[in-house]
Amino acid sequence: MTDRSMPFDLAGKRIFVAGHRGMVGSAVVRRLQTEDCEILTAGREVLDLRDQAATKAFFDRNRPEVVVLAAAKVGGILANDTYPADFLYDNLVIETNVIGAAFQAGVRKLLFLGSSCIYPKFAPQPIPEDALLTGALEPTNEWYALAKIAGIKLCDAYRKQYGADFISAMPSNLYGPGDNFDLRTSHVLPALMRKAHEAKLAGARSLEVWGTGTPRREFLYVDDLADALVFLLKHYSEPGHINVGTGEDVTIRELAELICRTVGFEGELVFDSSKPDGTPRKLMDVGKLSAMGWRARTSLPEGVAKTYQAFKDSLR
Ligand SMILES: NC(=O)C1=CN([C@@H]2O[C@H](COP(=O)(O)OP(=O)(O)OC[C@H]3O[C@@H](n4cnc5c(N)ncnc54)[C@H](OP(=O)(O)O)[C@@H]3O)[C@@H](O)[C@H]2O)C=CC1
Ligand SMILES: C[C@H]1O[C@H](OP(=O)(O)OP(=O)(O)OC[C@H]2O[C@@H](n3cnc4c(=O)[nH]c(N)nc43)[C@H](O)[C@@H]2O)[C@@H](O)[C@@H](O)C1=O
Repeated sequence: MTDRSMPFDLAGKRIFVAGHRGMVGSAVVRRLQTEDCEILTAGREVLDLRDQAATKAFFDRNRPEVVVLAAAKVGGILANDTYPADFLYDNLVIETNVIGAAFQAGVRKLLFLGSSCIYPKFAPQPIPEDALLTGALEPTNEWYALAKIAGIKLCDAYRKQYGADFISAMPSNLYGPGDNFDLRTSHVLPALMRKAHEAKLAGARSLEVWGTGTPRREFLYVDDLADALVFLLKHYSEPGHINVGTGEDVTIRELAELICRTVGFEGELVFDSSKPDGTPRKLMDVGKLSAMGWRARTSLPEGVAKTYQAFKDSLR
């Protein structure tokens, strides 16, 4: 029987990082490589996590002791709005398959990743954890948000019914090396970085920014997230999710200006208000995590500079 008042010891544990080639999963693998543990991975070509029987067989065969669930159908505002069925179905199925198989295989600790979009569109700011399910969701991503809420509740249900040590972390908007730079499916930060880079190379005079530029977003550098997730694996063992962010946000216009300065693009910003703004603001209250002793270390300018370097390296 695990004593939950003591930190959970990762030493010697076999840890399955689901989604290890994604932006978050690869950062978690980098961070876990500094711990004395065994990392287990399986690419989608060998294990499609939407396949329940294959997922169960993988757990039975490999017997991980810890799971970080960083596999999901992920995308920016337009992708979420365009493919609602995929975002709802894939995420529900991946979560139920992985969390259910982990329980059946006796996994000792599982960390599920949600997102700040689980909160109501007009939640109080900064958003405390208990704002969940207190109001209507943002329509552009309600499908993905509903799946993420189901994942949190499934972890809580296994804890309540069976005492499983399954926890959930809610990150703010993330960015960093390994991000998706496809303009149709990406989030705002990599999209604007790529647009600014290409506009600079082309000598363009302007750069298109979707929406009005007034929405506010909180951006967390992915290696800081990975550090927080390892901290939570060791120290968090409670029902209910926990917010992970920086506690600071910027407008999309401010983000675009920062990216243009970093890239060296000096043209003007043109706002396309036919594109959706989405949630007006989603700054999370990170008081619970701060009180436990964790905080983000990478400032937004520093993280954007590192991400731009990684983006340029990926083009070589
Ligand atoms: N990016 C962000 O801003 C935020 C992300 N999050 C959460 O963090 C987690 C990771 O996101 P992120 O790293 O950005 O996303 P990515 O798209 O970069 O990575 C997702 C990973 O999941 C894998 N995957 C997806 N579907 C399947 C499947 N059916 N079977 C097996 N593997 C699959 C992908 O594999 P493949 O490479 O083969 O496609 C990929 O490795 C998600 O839970 C997301 O909701 C939360 C808040 C913000
Ligand atoms: C992480 C989070 O990510 C998503 O929510 P989002 O924060 O609204 O997503 P986003 O990063 O795509 O946009 C943020 C803001 O930026 C504006 N914007 C400007 N110009 C571009 C642009 O070129 N591309 C994009 N994608 N957005 C742009 C855009 O119009 C919006 O106002 C959800 O999928 C949700 O499910 C989720 O979890």
